[in-house]
Amino acid sequence: MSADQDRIMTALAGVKLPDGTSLVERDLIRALSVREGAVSFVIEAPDAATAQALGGVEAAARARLESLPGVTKVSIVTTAHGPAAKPGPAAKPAAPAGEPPSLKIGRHPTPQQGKQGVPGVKHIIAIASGKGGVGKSTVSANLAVALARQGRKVGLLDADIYGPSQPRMMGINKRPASPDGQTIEPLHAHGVTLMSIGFMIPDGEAVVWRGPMLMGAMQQMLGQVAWGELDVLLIDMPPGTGDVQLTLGQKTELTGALVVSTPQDVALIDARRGISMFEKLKVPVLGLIENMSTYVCPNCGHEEHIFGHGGVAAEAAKLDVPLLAELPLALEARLAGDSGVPVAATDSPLAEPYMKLAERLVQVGLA
Ligand SMILES: Nc1ncnc2c1ncn2[C@@H]1O[C@H](COP(=O)(O)OP(=O)(O)OP(=O)(O)O)[C@@H](O)[C@H]1O
Repeated sequence: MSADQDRIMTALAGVKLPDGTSLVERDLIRALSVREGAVSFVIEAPDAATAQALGGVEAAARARLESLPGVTKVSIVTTAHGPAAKPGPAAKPAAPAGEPPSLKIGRHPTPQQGKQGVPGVKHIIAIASGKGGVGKSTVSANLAVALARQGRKVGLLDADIYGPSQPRMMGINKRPASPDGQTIEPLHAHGVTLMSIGFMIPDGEAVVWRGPMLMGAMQQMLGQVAWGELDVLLIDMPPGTGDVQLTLGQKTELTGALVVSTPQDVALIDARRGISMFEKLKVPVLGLIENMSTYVCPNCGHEEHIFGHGGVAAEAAKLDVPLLAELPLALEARLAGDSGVPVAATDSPLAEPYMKLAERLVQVGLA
């Protein structure tokens, strides 16, 4: 959302409905556009009766916006997306004040001033990659488990909207409960408090949200989930430098980002883009993690650098950030991920580099 749109939403949040809530609180504003002083948007009411009852609110919203400096024109259309209510006294009134927020993930964002943290959460670390498929989700799951094994209170938010893989990797996939109808209870697996967009959308269904909807979904995943007291919340980001990254970087108090890359040039080029985005968003890059560093043949012990060698270390030196881990390519790691028990939760030697990475983060006070 642009600064102009933020300003309009803040003003609209001050226009009260008869029940004391606002159009913003009730998430009724759609298609907000601000262009050279001309503001237009749709008030989307749940049904025709509510739309009718909002006539006065539309006029109040118009007056409020027209009084803002720089606003030259205001166009508002009020529509109803539900069926028309039956006439007479049975017509549905506006929902009462204090209506619980929607538990359906994916809504328009509410206005927010500056970056916000998550209450009770000491550190929020984004795990990012430029390129897809380099092992960001694998690293997130294993690092979360390794930190939990060291006694830290760890949360893992799977924000990979386009391909949530934590339900499979952490071996749990059910719809989270909401006993109070307001907050969403996260799930728990391998000692980690877990929330994934994958828990909220039917299997195989694509998420086709645009910027503002993604922003709303991220707000909900951070603010509406009962994360509780956490030493660290890891966020498994989608690959690349899209809306989710921008939203989180601009709206969330991130402690920093860990960037995962393979040693391959194409992955590194994309990783550099990701790093540059975090720099622009003033999110510290805490370090790089090289995944699929080397492959050791389980039969003969021969070591092969399938994706090249030394690229991530060189990049880290160039950027003056630490190379925090070099993780081998191993069939066991892939099988563990697919089976829902991350290798860091096992006694395999492959858990060791994750335990070391976790220790390092704890030592420097990041987790
Ligand atoms: N070190 C490794 N050794 C073996 N397989 C690995 C390793 N790291 C990741 N994989 C496998 O590679 C595949 C992609 O990994 P993962 O899903 O973690 O990547 P990603 O960067 O999160 O991908 P996406 O872009 O889809 O979010 C998975 O099947 C995973 O099990």
